[in-house]
Amino acid sequence: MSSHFFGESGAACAFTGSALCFLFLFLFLEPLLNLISTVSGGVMIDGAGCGGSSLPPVVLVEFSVRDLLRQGTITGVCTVVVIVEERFLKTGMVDGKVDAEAEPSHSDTTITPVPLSNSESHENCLDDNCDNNSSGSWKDGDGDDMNSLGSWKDEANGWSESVSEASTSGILGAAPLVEAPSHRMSWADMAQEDEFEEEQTDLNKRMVNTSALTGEMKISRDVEKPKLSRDQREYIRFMSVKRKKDFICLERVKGKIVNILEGLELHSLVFSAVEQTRIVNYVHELQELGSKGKLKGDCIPPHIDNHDFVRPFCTVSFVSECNIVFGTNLKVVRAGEFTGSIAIPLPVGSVLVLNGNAADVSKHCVPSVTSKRISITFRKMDDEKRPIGFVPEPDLQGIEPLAYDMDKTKRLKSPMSEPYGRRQTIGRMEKWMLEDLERMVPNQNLVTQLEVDEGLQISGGSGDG
Ligand SMILES: O=C(O)CCC(=O)C(=O)O
Ligand SMILES: [Fe+2]
Repeated sequence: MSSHFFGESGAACAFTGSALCFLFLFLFLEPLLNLISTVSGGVMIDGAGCGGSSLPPVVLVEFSVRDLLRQGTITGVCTVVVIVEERFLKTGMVDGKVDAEAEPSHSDTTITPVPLSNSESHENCLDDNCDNNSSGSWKDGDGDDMNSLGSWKDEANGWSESVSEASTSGILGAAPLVEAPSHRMSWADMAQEDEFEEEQTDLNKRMVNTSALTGEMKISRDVEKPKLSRDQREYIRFMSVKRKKDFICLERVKGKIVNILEGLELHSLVFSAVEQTRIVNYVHELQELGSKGKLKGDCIPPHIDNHDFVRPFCTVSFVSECNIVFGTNLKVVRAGEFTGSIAIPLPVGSVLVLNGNAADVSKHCVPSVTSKRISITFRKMDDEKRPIGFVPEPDLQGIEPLAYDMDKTKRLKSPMSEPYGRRQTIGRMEKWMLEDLERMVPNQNLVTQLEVDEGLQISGGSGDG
């Protein structure tokens, strides 16, 4: 059985392995940010999806989600708030239990090509071997193969009614130059605070150790490390995200050779370990709350996401790495086993953006996984498809993309070598940040951080794309 949660504003999540699913709204893509509105989410459990059969939806949980994430073009700056409506929890309708206590695998974030069981597989699939599709069958493939996940219309009951507000998050819009004391902290913010505190604790420990060894009070140079503001740390995070946008897998679609992965983006290192832990723990908390039954999710069957949701949408991965398989003609080999044209590993903490052909021409699926995995898919519902009477969440109005400009920040890769020339070309926010960073962060650190961003494309096994 696989599970899918999806919501009015297009948050859906699928838990594979043995886990519960639920949904969030993802607010991260610039084109989406202006469109973001309230999320009412639903949990749908599908019965036998992994066998490739139909997906009878059952709404188990109704919840509202605010800004789960907001990122420029995915920055690692995110805000997560999930509100699960109490009445559902109380009635035990949240039905997600991890019954196999599989240890999460330790994922390796290295991207490597993954062999497909029935076809030659490489991350960028360029030859005709990829063309296992007869002639444009993506629209008329067998019905089972065309499961469309995330359709609110499939829901057994409406779930657009508002829910009580359990939590709100700070709108991160353009990050403020000065942190307002009243700023409400998001999960991501807190996570970053945690990380920073951990860092500080480590530094202090180091200092104490030194003292113990030498027997003298000695102030380590480390502890003089200046404190970066949240904005600065977020900016560094943004710059550290690896992005791969050049996936290629050619298939013949309606007689034409088409790159079915056009529009696909994989953003890795988006979520820090602390953020992942927080989100995953929260999932587990919800599971506990609703652990009345068993929910074994182990795969996502082949589908194209419903067009009631605008493109792009994205899915984030937690706990363990797995492959997502793309192809216009995905085959169900047996329950939970699918084959297609290309398998792309999804590192933990990564965000996969589906757009263009990758979202609309190619199907995708996640074959059964052996380790517990949690994925959360964020979708924004087309305004015109909203249920009548839908009231957008006020908190989600007026959200702005981050001020960071990827094109411009790329120029920051070696800020120490040409700081001033480069600075003139960057935006106001980046400029002050860079100035501060240059002043505060040891050169080595900054260069190291920024150089991470230089390889914007994740290695596909044969080098950076
Ligand atoms: O689990 C994933 O990464 C993909 C999920 C998915 O395709 C969906 O929710 O529509
Ligand atoms: Fe999907």
